[in-house]
Amino acid sequence: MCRSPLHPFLNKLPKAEHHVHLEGALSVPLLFELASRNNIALPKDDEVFASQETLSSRYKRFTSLDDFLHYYYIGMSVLIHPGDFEALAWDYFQRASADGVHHAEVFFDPQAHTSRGVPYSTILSGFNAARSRAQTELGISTELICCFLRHLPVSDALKTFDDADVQASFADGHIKGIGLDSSELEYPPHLFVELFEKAGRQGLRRTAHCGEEGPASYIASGIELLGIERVDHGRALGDDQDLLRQVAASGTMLTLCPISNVVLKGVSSIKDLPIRKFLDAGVNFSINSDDPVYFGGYILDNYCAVHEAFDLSIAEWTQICRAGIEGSWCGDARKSEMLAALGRVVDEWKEQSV
Ligand SMILES: Nc1ncnc2[nH]cnc12
Ligand SMILES: [Zn+2]
Repeated sequence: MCRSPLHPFLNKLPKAEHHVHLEGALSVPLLFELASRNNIALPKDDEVFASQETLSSRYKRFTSLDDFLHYYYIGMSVLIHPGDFEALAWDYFQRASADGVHHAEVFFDPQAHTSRGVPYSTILSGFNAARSRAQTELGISTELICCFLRHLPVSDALKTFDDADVQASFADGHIKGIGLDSSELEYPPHLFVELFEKAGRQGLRRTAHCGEEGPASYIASGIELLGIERVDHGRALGDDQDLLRQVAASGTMLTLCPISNVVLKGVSSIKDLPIRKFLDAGVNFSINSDDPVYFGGYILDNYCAVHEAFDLSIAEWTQICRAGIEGSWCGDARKSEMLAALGRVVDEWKEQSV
């Protein structure tokens, strides 16, 4: 919670979250509970896993994206059964709802599970059970985005994409689109052209992590070569004025994750993010949590951190929320509902502030 008088307004804003890795919402207590229940041995030679306290305190000292990913992949190794994936996603949906999320488009990393022998159908049935509950019990609409790991061979991504169960989940509409994540710098977008072309031909929406640790040129090649409609992170766009103007003109949305960028040492403080530049140039962006448990902040924490750093106006927050709703991959009817909710929140805030 921030100290700003705007905090209740930020809380009530009807949010759309577009950049959250469900595996990054695995709480430390659930991680230890599942490790014990599923008989998964956490690394004995790493004293970080000695207790929930030592693991939690390690999360506050990440030195880079790869340092974080090391713990992220070990953490998710406790997920085995459909109920494990359901519990993970349900934890996130409840927390997101409390933060004012109306619509969530969530990432997951199938290769990190199938490579351990967990069937794709197990992952999907767990997540879909939580999504149904989120819709009926919390009124949150959700979409799944299937992410491919860039540190693995491209052939592995293509094989996963072509798997019969994965194809079936595309065909039956359970998966809205594909994404690209994991270590960025050594694995530029052009390596994944074939994968993204296949996805495009099948009518899947496309996004990719670009410009998180990589340069602005990765954002340009993500857009030009992979045909992405959104840019996950896109922080480095602030370094290239021409590209920034192009992105603003095209309306391509960035899914910014401010706290993540600070925790993973991409910037030293939120104030160093080019958010003012993006607003002034008319670049569309949403504000998101990325891996909320690992980085110590859900979506509202990210809104608050941005507000504390940039002291945005009501009009600017309204514009950020509107861009997030309009850039969502849900249907027009759902977007209209959220835009109406946004209008009500803004009107109520203005009335009670006069
Ligand atoms: N911030 C991040 N960047 C790249 N890959 C990720 N996977 C989970 N979180 C990630
Ligand atoms: Zn991410």
